[in-house]
Amino acid sequence: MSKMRVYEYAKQMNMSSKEVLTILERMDLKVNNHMSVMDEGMIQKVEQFISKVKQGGSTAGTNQQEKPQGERKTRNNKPNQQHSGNRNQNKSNKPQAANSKGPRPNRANNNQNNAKAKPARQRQTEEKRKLATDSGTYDNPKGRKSDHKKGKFTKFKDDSSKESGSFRGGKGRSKKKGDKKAAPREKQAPVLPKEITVSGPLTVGEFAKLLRKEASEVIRKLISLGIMATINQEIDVDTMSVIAEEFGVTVEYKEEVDESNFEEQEENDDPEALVERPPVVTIMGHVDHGKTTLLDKIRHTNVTAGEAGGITQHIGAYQVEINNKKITFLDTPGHAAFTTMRARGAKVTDITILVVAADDGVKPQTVEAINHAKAADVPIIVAVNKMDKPEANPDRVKQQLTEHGLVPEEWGGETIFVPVSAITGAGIDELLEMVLLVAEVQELKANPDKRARGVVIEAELDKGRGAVATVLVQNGTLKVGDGVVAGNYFGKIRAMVNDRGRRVKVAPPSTPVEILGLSDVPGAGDPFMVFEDEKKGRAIAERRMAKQKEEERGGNKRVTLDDLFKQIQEGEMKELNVIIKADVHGSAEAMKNSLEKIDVEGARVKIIHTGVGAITEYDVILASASNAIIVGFNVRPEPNARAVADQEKVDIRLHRIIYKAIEEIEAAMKGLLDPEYEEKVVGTAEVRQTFKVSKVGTIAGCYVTEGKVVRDGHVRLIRDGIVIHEGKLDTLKRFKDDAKEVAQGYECGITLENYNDIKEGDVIEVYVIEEVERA
Ligand SMILES: Nc1nc2c(ncn2[C@@H]2O[C@H](COP(=O)(O)OP(=O)(O)OP(=O)(O)O)[C@@H](O)[C@H]2O)c(=O)[nH]1
Repeated sequence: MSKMRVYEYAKQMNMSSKEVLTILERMDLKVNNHMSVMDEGMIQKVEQFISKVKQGGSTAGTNQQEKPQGERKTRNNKPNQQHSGNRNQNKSNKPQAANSKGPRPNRANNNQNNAKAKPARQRQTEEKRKLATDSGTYDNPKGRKSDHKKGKFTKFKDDSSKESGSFRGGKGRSKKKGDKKAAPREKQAPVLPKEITVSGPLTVGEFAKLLRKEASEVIRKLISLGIMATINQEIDVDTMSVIAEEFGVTVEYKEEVDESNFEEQEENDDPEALVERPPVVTIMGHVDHGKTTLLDKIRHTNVTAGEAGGITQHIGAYQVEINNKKITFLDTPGHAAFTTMRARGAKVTDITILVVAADDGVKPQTVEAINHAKAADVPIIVAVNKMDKPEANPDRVKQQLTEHGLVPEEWGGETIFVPVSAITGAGIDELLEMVLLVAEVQELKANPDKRARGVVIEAELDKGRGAVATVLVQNGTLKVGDGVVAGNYFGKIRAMVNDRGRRVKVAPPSTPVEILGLSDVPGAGDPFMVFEDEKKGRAIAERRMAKQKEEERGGNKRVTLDDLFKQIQEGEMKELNVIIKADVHGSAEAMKNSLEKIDVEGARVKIIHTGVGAITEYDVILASASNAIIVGFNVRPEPNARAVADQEKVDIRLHRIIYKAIEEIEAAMKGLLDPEYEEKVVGTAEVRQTFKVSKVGTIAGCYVTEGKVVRDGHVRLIRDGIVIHEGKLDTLKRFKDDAKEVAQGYECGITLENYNDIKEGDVIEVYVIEEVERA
């Protein structure tokens, strides 16, 4: 035998080219592909290798990554093996043999050979149904209808009904008990499963066990296909399919549902399983307009019948009853809590009560609250409070709110206004009735007959009781003894306490309860979900923790101007949400009007909030919750806001000229943004004293509060959050000496270039311009 091409040799040996290539590679004989030439020496070596293998020796230490699939298919005459690449096809394009086997649930017939012809949605439904079938929640092959109580099509399966391992035996495993008795050794009386279900790579040993074959036999089969694997090496689903086929067994691939991001996975409840649930209400409004007083009044006058006067304790939320219907109130007034939760992805509130004091009218925080509720798409009921006061002027409130899009019904609008007094209690019953009315329209429903999921309202570490979390059950029923993942922690519920301080055993939908038993303190707004299988619950909690760390390290999914164009192009962005903060109302409006006019194909600007004054933490949280950017015009972020923006990765753009701001956003939307330079704030100093010196001008005696002040830096002079001057630093001195830089905690003297109007209490922000590296 002289030289030969790989494919010719393979043909001659009745092998696939891939197999030959694998062997060559294994022997360190480098060739490129099936067209490569093998010389005599190579052929000999391969020959020797094959004969050695045939004698039964396993070549240990081999690499598991071999996947000689294409050729194997031909060799096995099964062209329709489909695998992990496409689940839909995989499920439907089963080898004929599988379809002709014994009785199977309906779905097998439904799916057969027609996956491609079906619309995606129908396929998805079938997939879901199949998942449920496999996990035993939908185990009635004929009369599907009768099974709805169990949550037939739910993606989340009842954990108690199945194993938690990485692979499941599927139907094939149902015979396991009987098999055990017979203790089959394949050489004696092999009772093979007809079908096995896998959800990913398995070791040869595990796979052999599933097949009820000796590992050695599987290894031998692998070798005959050119795959050198030891018992502990993993083989992929493709390979398993081929090997199983050799034994006449079908491998079904079922993707294991990763429930570690359970809050994003929707549950589809059978409509018949849904029952009405109480609405969850948040109270928002301007400072001192009476939110807390109103919450307290509602709580004390509308406690559940028979429990009046009972111990009440603050757990972050409570329920009241009116007309035999319950309403759940979140007991943390203000939009900070509301939006913090939303920023974490939690949709908790069904209805917002906007409290406006009738004697004070609409104030900045009233407007903020409206925008927060609108951004979250939550209906607003206006409680015009303090009606007992002689100076109360509800019409003015209506007038003002109309300007913000909340038009009272009597004026032809859709917003319900209820005059109340949180002090006397007047109007509160009517307010609650209106809440019920709005709730009725919303048709709020949940399924109480399944494992619970919901949101953490607040949580803390209690010295005596450990981690204590108040949770709001949003769906299902939470029970004492349940295993729960809350945020990134797992725990078994030791006890539950309701808003009256009573111990309870169960908490149905919309109920707030305090739970004990978590391993650590989750965050407000974190999701929770019951996992019966403790091992699984712990694993999920760990995965979530790892994921969070990962995200903290580098992830930034928020919109930034820098990647805006990319997102628009990829179709991820249709609207750019913008929050505008400006020094005066006029410029905020001007900016708003101009930004809204930006017309770029495929995307538009949506202003979700405008305000006057420094950029606050609230603005940043709203931006974070609404995936918005903040544009500041002649204003600066408060120190807290800057920190939160860094943490939440919110893009803040600061400008002093309106058209520049507009240009920047327009450019970003068109993908033309090319900021080669970026300013970097290096420090801030507070002006403690000023000295006027003739010829020199005003010297500011400063204290460096953050970072450092550098001699060649640019500066912004900020008074009450508003930039009043921008320019360069002129001199920087420590005592009498010129200094290059002065660090945090030290005092220094500063003069600004061509600027003397410096006052005590001003803040000097120092920044440098740096070149930005673009990826
Ligand atoms: N006359 C009168 N006073 C009220 C009414 N509601 C609240 N107040 C008073 O208004 C003041 C502020 O009420 P709070 O309930 O603390 O207001 P808040 O909106 O919760 O305020 P913050 O928690 O600071 O945001 C208190 O002195 C209350 O007694 C009302 O209906 N009538």
